[in-house]
Amino acid sequence: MIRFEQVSKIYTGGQKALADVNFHLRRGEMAFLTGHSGAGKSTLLKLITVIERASAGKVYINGHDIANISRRHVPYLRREIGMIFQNHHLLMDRSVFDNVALPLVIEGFSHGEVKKRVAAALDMVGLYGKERHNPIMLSGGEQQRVGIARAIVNKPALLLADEPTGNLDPKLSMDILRLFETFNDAGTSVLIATHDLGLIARMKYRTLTLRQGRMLGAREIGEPLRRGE
Ligand SMILES: Nc1ncnc2c1ncn2[C@@H]1O[C@H](COP(=O)(O)OP(=O)(O)OP(=O)(O)O)[C@@H](O)[C@H]1O
Repeated sequence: MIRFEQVSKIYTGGQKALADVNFHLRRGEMAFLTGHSGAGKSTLLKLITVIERASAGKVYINGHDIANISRRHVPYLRREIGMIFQNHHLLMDRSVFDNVALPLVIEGFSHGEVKKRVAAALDMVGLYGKERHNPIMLSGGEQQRVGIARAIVNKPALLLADEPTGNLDPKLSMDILRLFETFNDAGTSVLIATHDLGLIARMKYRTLTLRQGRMLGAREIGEPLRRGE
């Protein structure tokens, strides 16, 4: 699903963020990405979503080399990827419905289809019946779940999360992780960047560790893969 081959990233200005990174997230796999502050986690996610481009090396998503993907094709790639942020980037002056519907509206789905899919997504994250609320009226955990519903509403093949539990207590963090497991069980590949070593220890998934821009030997824990490459 994601393959990095000898990937380096040097920002304009000379800041080295990633150096010779190699890793492979298989289709249907769920894994954690961890490392100290400034290790390069967000940069790695930004290369996958083409918010940033690699300075060297190859990044493959779904078998496609995206290093040289044209600007015109970036939206097609992003449709395959659901992105979840720590501060969830919700539109606070719009309803929960409007927030979750956004990716579908951009893709031009009919109103009926949007309604159906938003209802299904909200149901999955346990927020059915809150469509008309504004996110400001919801708790931090509920807001995070709105962000997750928005990320999965167009059924992406890959879910990326950047510190998705950063502001949540341990119980809510675990609930969010269980939600990711549900999507993973349905076949979605999931990569979760987090500092939360306690959370990682409680879950039996592979952990990819960055240190100063370098990927340490990937550690395989627990379950075998359920799907092929
Ligand atoms: N836009 C940018 N321009 C220049 N340097 C950057 C930029 N973004 C990140 N960096 C630098 O790249 C390195 C990696 O940053 P990155 O945000 O990827 O780390 P991180 O592991 O996600 O950190 P954190 O856990 O604190 O979010 C850091 O040294 C950072 O200062």
